[in-house]
Amino acid sequence: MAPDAATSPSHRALARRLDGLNIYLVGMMGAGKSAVGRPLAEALGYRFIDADATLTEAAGRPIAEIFSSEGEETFRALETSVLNGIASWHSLVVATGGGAVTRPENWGHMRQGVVVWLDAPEAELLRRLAADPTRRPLLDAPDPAARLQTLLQERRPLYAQADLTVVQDGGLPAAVALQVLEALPSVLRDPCQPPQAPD
Ligand SMILES: Nc1ncnc2c1ncn2[C@@H]1O[C@H](COP(=O)(O)OP(=O)(O)O)[C@@H](O)[C@H]1O
Ligand SMILES: O=C(O)C1=C[C@@H](OP(=O)(O)O)[C@@H](O)[C@H](O)C1
Ligand SMILES: [Mg+2]
Repeated sequence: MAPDAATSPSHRALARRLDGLNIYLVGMMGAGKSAVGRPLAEALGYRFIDADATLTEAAGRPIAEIFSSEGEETFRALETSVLNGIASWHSLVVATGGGAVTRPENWGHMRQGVVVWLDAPEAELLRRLAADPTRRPLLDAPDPAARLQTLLQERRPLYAQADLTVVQDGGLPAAVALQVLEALPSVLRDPCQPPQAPD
């Protein structure tokens, strides 16, 4: 979509600066990647893609079934192939799955765009996940809270490699999308600066 499709003059200016770069939302399950991605895309005149939904459609079965019948490694391979396909498109906001950051080759794809970590306090993640009907097979454990805590410990250093971290402050998804929009210019090249001459 063209930058002109963005919803306000400031978002149009931001979309022009992004110049079609894809935005990848990363973060733990429950961080709101899927929920925030849509209003974010709408504001920028971008398309929204949920990598998990694309994967489910391509595989013809739900994620929980892929995990239970073929295992996590098969799921991760499918996830990488979806991200590989997505990388050839532009002007997308992509909600990744929470574990996409665990494979280095996924970073190869995501680094072609801007990677945004949606961070949220652990207690908030747990509250949201408890209320959400979408099944997360990795949390099908005797103690889901302990499992989430372990995964967070493993993954925080990976999420921290994002270009931008947005710490949520209790707002609804549309407000979090606005937080992302406000923070994005800080990681884009200043349009007034000439390109750096090579050393
Ligand atoms: N900012 C928010 N405030 C309140 N609830 C939220 C917020 N973001 C997401 N949710 C809810 O939390 C649950 C998980 O959100 P989702 O977008 O699916 O997370 P993710 O894709 O990161 O796993 C959903 O039920 C969603 O409606
Ligand atoms: O954290 C993970 O490894 C996963 C997160 C899920 O997506 P969300 O982060 O959108 O819940 C989904 O990809 C799958 O259940 C595995
Ligand atoms: Mg999601």
